[in-house]
Amino acid sequence: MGPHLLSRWPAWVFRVAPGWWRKGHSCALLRTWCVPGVTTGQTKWPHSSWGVWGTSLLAHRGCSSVSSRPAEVMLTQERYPVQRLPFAVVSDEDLAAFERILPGRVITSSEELEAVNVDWLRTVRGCSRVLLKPQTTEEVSQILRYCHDRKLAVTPQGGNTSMVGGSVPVFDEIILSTSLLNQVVSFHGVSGVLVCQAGCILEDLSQYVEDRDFVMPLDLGAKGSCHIGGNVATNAGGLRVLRYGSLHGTVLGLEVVLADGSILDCLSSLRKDNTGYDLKQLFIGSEGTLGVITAVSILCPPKPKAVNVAFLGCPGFTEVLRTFSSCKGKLGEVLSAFEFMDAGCMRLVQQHLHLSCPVRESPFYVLVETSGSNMEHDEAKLAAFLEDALDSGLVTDGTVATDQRKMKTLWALRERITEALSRDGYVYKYDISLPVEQLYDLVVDLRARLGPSAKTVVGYGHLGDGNLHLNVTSEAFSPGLLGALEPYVYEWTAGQRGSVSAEHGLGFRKRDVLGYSKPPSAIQLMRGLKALLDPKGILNPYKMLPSQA
Ligand SMILES: O=C(O)CC[C@@H](O)C(=O)O
Ligand SMILES: [Zn+2]
Repeated sequence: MGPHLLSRWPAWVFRVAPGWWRKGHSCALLRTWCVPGVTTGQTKWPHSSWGVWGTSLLAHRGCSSVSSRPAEVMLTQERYPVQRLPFAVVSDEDLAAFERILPGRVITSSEELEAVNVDWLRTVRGCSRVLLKPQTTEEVSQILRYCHDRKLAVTPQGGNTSMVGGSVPVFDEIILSTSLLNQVVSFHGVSGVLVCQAGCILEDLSQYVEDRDFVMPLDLGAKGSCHIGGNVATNAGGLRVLRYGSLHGTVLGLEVVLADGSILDCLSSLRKDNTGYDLKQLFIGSEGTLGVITAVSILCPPKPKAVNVAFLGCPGFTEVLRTFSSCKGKLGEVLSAFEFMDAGCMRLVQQHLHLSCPVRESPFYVLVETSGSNMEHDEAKLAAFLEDALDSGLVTDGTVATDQRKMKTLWALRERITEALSRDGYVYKYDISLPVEQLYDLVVDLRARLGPSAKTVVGYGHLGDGNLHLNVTSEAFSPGLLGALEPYVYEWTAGQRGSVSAEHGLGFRKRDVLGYSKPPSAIQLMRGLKALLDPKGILNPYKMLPSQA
């Protein structure tokens, strides 16, 4: 963007011009940014200081080994109609056997168990009495072989950042943590192939490959806590799908321990391999129900040399869509993210996180990121796009950053919406894929349907991927509000041939809605695969597949 453009636009339009910070003209401009309360910290889920809500003190039916404390999250078996399947119960002999396999890494203390029995959203709670922390694939194999023989149920757990209660036990399943499987195995500086154990934290991997001039092909708000194995097991989407595609494309190989303890070594680093069925694909998105992922081989793209982030205000959703079309046309290959949020989201991050809105108040906001290899070239493209967007009224206000810290500040407005929602009350979350033209209709429709019974109804998400995050809050969990939301939201989505889970998976809380997006024949085939790979059903039971009547 040249000075001619800056002088053409009113002062409030672009408070920050690309390159200005780099060129050292930042002082006065910076002051418009560094208002009190703006934070640049990364979101790390789970956040220990988040509140506790929707709770009541209940007896621990059949869960006497976990201590009861005030304001506990309601036990899953109390809140939901779910029956324990006939698995064995962990005995003292079992604990002794685990101790022989994992000396000093068999955890039974109630304090540690409390944290791993509850999901980070604090909506589901199991009552496992043991947490196992293997360090090697061989140890995972020995544990599963033992559990398989004894018919003991196992819940694999990574960073425990699931949005759908997928990573905590429903009853007393053994928790198998990947937290000590945290080593990088290899990285190839030419191909960009990273091989690592499943428990590596995404943010640590990002740092590791960035130090070598590459980036991870995925990025999500939970990066500070989530494990790569959990990302792959849930086929996590996030902020870079638009640019690098899903994990089905970027994961090159997996090592998986099957339910009976056998090790499946598909840890290939090849880009092309058409020898037989591509078995690794089965485990990507299988939510720990078919095997435990112990290592991942993933293709990392080169680190972009030039990154710009624009945060723009749009007067309506039609303009958001037209801005997206214009972006694709004008930014082409450098467009790396197109995220949107509504005014309700902005209010939430302002109110609960004290973040500042960097542009004039608008009904919608979009975050556009470009990632390329030539700053001058990218800035010219971005300037042409922005000029056109302003001239045609698609965008009414905006700000652009190229400096790392300022870009993070802009990204925080979008990435920290989840955190702000969690501070607003009990959250009803829907993660939906829809034709992009219809993406916001459901939000409008629900606001009218729910009226004052909901505290907040907001829509945001990965517009570039056709992925809406519809979130509703109330002061406390309300069965009445839930009844107004479900199955309405799912029926509405199915009516558009959308998906009831775009990127968060089904876990425990959404497993019974699979039928809204998949036909009975597909669900039957899924059950067949589960029976083939895990005939005793010990791996992450009560998750993903619908309960059988
Ligand atoms: O909290 C949500 O609903 C979405 C979380 C995450 O997928 C995001 O894109 O921020
Ligand atoms: Zn998302």
